[in-house]
Amino acid sequence: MAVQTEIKTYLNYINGSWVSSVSNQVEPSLNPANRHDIVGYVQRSTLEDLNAAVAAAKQAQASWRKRSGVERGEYLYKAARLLEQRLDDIAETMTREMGKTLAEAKAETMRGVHILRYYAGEGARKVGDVIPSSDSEGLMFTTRVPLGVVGVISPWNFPVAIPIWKMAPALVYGNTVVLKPASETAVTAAKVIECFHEAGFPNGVVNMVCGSGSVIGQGIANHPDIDGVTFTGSNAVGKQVGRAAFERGAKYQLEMGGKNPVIVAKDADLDLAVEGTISGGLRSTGQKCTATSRVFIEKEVYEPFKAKLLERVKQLKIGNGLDADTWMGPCASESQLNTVLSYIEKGKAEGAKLLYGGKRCLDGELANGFYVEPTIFEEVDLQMTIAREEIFGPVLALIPVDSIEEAIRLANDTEYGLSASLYTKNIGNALQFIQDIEAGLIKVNAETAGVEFQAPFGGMKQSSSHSREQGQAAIEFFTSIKTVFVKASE
Ligand SMILES: NC(=O)C1=CN([C@@H]2O[C@H](COP(=O)(O)OP(=O)(O)OC[C@H]3O[C@@H](n4cnc5c(N)ncnc54)[C@H](O)[C@@H]3O)[C@@H](O)[C@H]2O)C=CC1
Ligand SMILES: O=C(O)CCC(=O)C(=O)O
Repeated sequence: MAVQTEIKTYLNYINGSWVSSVSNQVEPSLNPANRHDIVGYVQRSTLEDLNAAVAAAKQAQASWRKRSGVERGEYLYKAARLLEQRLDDIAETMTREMGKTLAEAKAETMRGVHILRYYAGEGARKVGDVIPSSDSEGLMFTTRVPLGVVGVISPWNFPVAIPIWKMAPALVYGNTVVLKPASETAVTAAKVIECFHEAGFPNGVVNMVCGSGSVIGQGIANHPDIDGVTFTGSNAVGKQVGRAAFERGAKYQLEMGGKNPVIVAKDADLDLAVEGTISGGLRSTGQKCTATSRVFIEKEVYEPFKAKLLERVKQLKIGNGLDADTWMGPCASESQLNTVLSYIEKGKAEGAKLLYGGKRCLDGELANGFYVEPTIFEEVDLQMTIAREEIFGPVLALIPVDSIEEAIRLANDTEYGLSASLYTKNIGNALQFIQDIEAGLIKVNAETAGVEFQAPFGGMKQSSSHSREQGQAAIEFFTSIKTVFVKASE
């Protein structure tokens, strides 16, 4: 075990200053590749800290909203430049803190840079429409105003991209922000907020308070001075957040789980389908809300698809995400590892056939981390737990089907509706899939995971609050429309 000489403590960011929690308590953020490696200490905050952040955000809002969108955008451009300059350090921190490979962490950090630049540009774009009034002497138009103070509750699986895709539009449209990042990745979040600090945002416009979900997260949902809450995470918590916000009349936006299907048609390019299934299902150790979980394969190609998939999965190198040859890192935390292992046990107990993997990895150095083998089941009944609940781990269920119609019907037999893919060369299959699949993100001949910042993202059914994030869609959540009618007086 390496001896750590200096472990930094990361502070909350309130009203333009880095401050300790009034609790004087911190908690360690651990490296999931090696539980003995503490990435940093983060604040275990109280409601008093949250109140201070919300008060600062509320005060700052009055002047922030009065600035032009172009001016607000300039701050985002500065934050983007700083994030890009620090990309290597922030990506390495993300890998150490959350486990995804360094290549994925770098790509995600760069995605954060692009999101900041995209929303910086939004500051100069139109916010309303002129609508013909029935009164020929009247001028009728829409304009938009910010919500006020926005609370951002973010998860650990995209520690840079998700906070940024929520904060950047919030800020450019004139809101001020209080971020509560997941404790598991709060060091990475602090480094992102350092970029906002150095970009010179006025005091109180951006704030970060670290702490437990039940205190700070729930505190954001309940806070009377927080006008909008945007959340990504589990369904159970999301619904709790939504209920609390609804009760007090605040606006809320929830992005939650998925049980995302891939359908492989008998005419599919099987190599492409295998690559897409592996990448969509197992990259980031399956810890994406868009990850592939169920694979429906037309019977004619079931065996060749399965053989190719197994051959390819055997080649995947599991290890520390900082090692250049690692393809799949650990689960992000011990509790996530235990959740994944318990789903695998349920799968076996309920009668699914384990084709590959299924165990915790305990060889050599891996024993110090939270590693699990990529896992493939077949003979999966759609009523089994592993076919119904979000696992958030590298676990795939293979299900043979007689036709594309049957595949779509079974794929839709879930409470979720986030993303879905079809592999086919037949345009008729593709059109039917686009028409009938119940998902907010639909791909043909591409994997279920991976969203683009300039396009709307969100789910149907229980996967979201039916709102959309990112792209131009973000303006719908982060602003309110005012319809204005003006007429000259005699
Ligand atoms: N949709 C997605 O992208 C994500 C889905 N998940 C799902 O959630 C499962 C559990 O992961 P967790 O980290 O426990 O997710 P979670 O839903 O508990 O955490 C997400 C965020 O909510 C906060 N939070 C927790 N309890 C809260 C509460 N009572 N009120 C307000 N905020 C609260 C957390 O601190 C974190 O910042 C995963 O296995 C996965 O299925 C987790 C992370 C991301
Ligand atoms: O697939 C992606 O790029 C984003 C997934 C996502 O938003 C999530 O897992 O929370």
